[in-house]
Amino acid sequence: TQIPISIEKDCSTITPPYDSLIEKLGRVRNHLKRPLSLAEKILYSHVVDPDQAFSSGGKIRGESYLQLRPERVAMQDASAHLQFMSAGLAQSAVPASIHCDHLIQAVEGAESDLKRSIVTNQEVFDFLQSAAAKYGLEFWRPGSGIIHQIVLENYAAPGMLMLGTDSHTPNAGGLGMLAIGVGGADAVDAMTATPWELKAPKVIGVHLTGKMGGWTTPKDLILHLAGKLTVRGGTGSILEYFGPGVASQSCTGLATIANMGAEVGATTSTFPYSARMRDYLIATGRAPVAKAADRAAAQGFLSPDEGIEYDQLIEIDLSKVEPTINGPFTPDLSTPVSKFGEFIKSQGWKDEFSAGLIGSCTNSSYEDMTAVADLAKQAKAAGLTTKVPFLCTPGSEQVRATIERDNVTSALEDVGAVVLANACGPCIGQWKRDDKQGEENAILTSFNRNFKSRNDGNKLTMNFLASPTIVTAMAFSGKLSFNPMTDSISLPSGESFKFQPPHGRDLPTDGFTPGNGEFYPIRNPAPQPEVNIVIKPDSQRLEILEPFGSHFGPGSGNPRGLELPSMKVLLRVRGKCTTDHISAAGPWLKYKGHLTNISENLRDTQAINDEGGEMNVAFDKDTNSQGTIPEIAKRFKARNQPWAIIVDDNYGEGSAREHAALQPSFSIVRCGMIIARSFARIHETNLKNSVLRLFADKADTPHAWGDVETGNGAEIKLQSLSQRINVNKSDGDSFQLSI
Ligand SMILES: O=C(O)C[C@@H]([C@@H](O)C(=O)O)[N+](=O)[O-]
Ligand code: SF4
Repeated sequence: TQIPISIEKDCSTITPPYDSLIEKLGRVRNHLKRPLSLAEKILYSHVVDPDQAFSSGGKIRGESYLQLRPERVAMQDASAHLQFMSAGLAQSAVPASIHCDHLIQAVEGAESDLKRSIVTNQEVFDFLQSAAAKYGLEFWRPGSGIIHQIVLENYAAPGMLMLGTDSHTPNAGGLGMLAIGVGGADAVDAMTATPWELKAPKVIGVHLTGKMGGWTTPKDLILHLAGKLTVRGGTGSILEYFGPGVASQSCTGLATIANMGAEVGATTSTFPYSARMRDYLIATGRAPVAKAADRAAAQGFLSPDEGIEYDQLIEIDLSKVEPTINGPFTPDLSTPVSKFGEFIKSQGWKDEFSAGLIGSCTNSSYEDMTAVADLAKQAKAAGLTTKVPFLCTPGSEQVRATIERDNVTSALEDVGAVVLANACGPCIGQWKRDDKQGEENAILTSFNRNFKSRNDGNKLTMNFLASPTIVTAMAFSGKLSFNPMTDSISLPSGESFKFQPPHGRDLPTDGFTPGNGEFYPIRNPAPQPEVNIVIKPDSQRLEILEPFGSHFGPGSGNPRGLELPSMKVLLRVRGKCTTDHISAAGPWLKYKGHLTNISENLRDTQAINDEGGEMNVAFDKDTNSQGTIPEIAKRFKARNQPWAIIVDDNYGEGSAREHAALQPSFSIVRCGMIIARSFARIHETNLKNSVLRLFADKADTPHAWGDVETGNGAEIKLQSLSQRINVNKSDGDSFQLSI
């Protein structure tokens, strides 16, 4: 039954408590007598005790640790439930939702893919559904959509602070809020009303002027910004966009920009409340939230103060931003489309690509799909179909049903598109792709991440990130050098065809429709303690988390807890080491709820040993042998030998996947150490929650890399946690690292 979604939603649990937030902000201002950015207003008004937090005044940003009360939590698949269960509480302290979106494998199309994936993951989905019922959480079934599209459509609200167990939680920033990605343990802080600790982020101001024109989309803005800031440029900061260029952007366009703030390491991204946000709230059945936000905005709560001092200011004239393509293998290698052909040629790569994919949480909105359909209709009228496989993923059932009703889906299928289930799918390696395995090839996607092997398990597949409209236009040419803004495609008739710039609609003329009722959420308004959460004792998919052994405290043989054992360096990792390098997703994701089994994916780790440059190789000096990293780690564990690894900058870049942090703890004995030049924020927090981690400060960095043999087998003796690390080189020399 097609019911216009404009029927009002129950907004009681999704309207932020603006009055109390504004009152708290007043108390903050009593201490911080200076203009506040929007991000600071939202964050600081969610501090547990502003008087305690800000009475000492000071800089706050980049220095103070804030104790916060997030209003809501969203969880994807099995990511925080196992920890929440061990908290032993009857229900979550804040409204929370569970989303089944990462385990639906793309094979041939939505219907059969969904049916098959429900069967293969039934045990996990049943577990999640029972956990939702028991603890009173909202449950979004497989096929209902990608967590971040659903959060934007149903839960996000201007001025809210929420957590999500996924690195792209910041997508909800498109509605002028702070949505922060965390691991499961941090989400459980919010669900157990434990103050959630965050180091007060710095605030990077991004001043948008001018207007986007032609082929340029919000995706191009963030691809361009990623090229400027690099994958580390936003670490420890919030990106706060402001200026005349914001108002003209649609809400889902702003969400795309906020989404990929994760790719520059930003804690999150946000925008001042705008008329387009209000329109989106009303179109998605949340007029009461819009009304309340209007009132809060009138009190200055949803925009920055005048005279703000940002920690860094970036000026972007939107009229000068070109359509951009980023990749391969890193989301910050940015090339304007107009120069992409040259770039491909300069690398000696073939001027072709093997698939075009539209979707992921970054670009799967109604607006994205209608803009893509506009190009499809142009091409169809010229008798063209796509030259390469063209896979399209709607972000939610609401998007799917609305684009189907509005003949967008048929326009895509008319030119050869395969519409996939409303889920993450190929973005996270849930893509059964038999052709091209082992072959060097390129794909073009509208996704946000392009780490090696991520989409199809093939290390030789180069994923280039672009806007959905650039991906679509190029899919009709099949060439990487094709520039739809200048080039034509020759037709069989001998004529040539040139695309006109695409136009999409962010809000459907006839309103959104919620689609198939079987994908509506199970609300679970109250916990049902009698519900039994089933985890079979011999389950291969789910495993209760047990506490790790520790080298500290009672029973550890180290009562004072200060002395640390000497450790052996397992390896020194060379260069980029993302969460995908550490804990591969794809086929391994099905073991997300089972730490023992998922830890086997260390077999596939892509970490490069800096001595010798080989992938997944570690050395055991005691037996003068080498093996894979997990093999040697297990051998150290069997010998009761604590180990350390030495890694580079931005260690743990990418996802909130906390098994990437749990797994090393799982294969270490008593304690382990990761010495990094720097960590990605979420991963650092996940490590803190599971394994000891220290890192050398920049001054010592040269000692830890390059001129000192700190890799395989070096002996590390910690004087104590507060002093310096003494590293004995295998040639007898030693040096120290400060902590
Ligand atoms: O792998 C996971 O569990 C979550 C991860 C995933 O959504 C991803 O995009 O890599 N993420 O980004 O946090
Ligand atoms: S980035 Fe991909 S895998 Fe991660 S939440 Fe978004 S769609 Fe899912």
